[in-house]
Amino acid sequence: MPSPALPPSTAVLLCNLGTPDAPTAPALRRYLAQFLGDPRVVEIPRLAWWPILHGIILRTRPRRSAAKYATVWTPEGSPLAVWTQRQATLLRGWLGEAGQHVAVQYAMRYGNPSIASQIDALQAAGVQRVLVLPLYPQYSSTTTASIFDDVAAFVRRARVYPELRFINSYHDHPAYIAALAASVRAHWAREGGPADKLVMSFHGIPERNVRLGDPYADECRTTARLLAEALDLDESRYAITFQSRFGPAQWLQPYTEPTLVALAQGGTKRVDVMCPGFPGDCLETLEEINDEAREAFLHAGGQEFRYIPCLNDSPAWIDALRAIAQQHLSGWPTARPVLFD
Ligand SMILES: C=CC1=C(C)c2cc3[nH]c(cc4nc(cc5[nH]c(cc1n2)c(C)c5CCC(=O)O)C(CCC(=O)O)=C4C)c(C)c3C=C
Ligand SMILES: [Fe+2]
Ligand SMILES: [Fe+2]
Repeated sequence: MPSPALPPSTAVLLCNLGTPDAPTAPALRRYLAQFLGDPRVVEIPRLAWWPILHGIILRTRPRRSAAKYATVWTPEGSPLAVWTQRQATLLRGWLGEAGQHVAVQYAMRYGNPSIASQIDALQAAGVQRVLVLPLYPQYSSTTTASIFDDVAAFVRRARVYPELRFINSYHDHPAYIAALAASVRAHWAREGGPADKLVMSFHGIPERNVRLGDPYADECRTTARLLAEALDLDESRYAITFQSRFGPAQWLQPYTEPTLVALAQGGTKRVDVMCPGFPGDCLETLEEINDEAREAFLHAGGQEFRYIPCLNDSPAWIDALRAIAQQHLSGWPTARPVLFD
């Protein structure tokens, strides 16, 4: 029999991007300095980038970004933090029900709680193995690899580090696709059927990263195609777009907002819009898509902009996280109860 007195020896660590501690300019400055100072995110030589980042961007962007965050902030905090916490809490319950004595925690690549502080805390609680599960279904060096860097930095500093496993990508995992399909179908049921077009908007990355071999764009397109197949949508009924361009360089195209404007101008009246690459709603979905892009579409002559919320705490998504985690836990001497059964 599993003994509740024994602490779990294995943990799943959900890792997300992170978010500022408050919707204020000083908090945004700290967050953006860490985020945009990461060489995985901005691949410009430090000597050239530092004066631009510290001399220009961090003097102007924090105030503007803080105002945007203020529009989506909740009494519990930033939506990204709220959904990440909730996903960790629910996954803890589901893995428990599956009879696995596995701890679940979450950590943020930028801001708090940091990856190092959470691995430290897990080790202090007796955890010896950690499965790192990035909350990015599609692999990119800008996000997934940066989490790996941070875990590796912890290992470099540690005298004793836990056994580690790392999930790179689950962009085509059937349970993830099923969770997305269920959320679209539920939306259609609420709205009385599909709109003229389903727009799937993914976060962009610089076009150059893709040229240099980042598989992110292909993985986004595969997710979209599998989702369209699951929903029985032919190619004329959906569009794949990329949002959140940062800086003057070319990013992945087509861009989300110009596509929505072109659709409206071309006579498309009603769109369903979703962000399948974001497991939880955040600034980029709530403000950039459901606020700014909505306004642009309606202003250009569109009639209905129907936003489909991210997976958030939907049961199908928590079950997908459980399935993905369990696959990667298998064959590991995961939990003491397994040994004592
Ligand atoms: C798939 C997920 C993401 C990828 C890939 C990604 C790449 C990427 N992002 C920036 C710059 C910014 N992103 C910002 C916010 C933000 N980005 C993601 C996800 C991905 N980013 C999320 C979930 C969020 C929202 C965070 C939240 O707190 O809700 C921001 C900060 C906001 C702002 O000031 O506008 C920046 C800046 C780059 C440069 C990049 C790849 C090179
Ligand atoms: Fe981003
Ligand atoms: Fe944005």
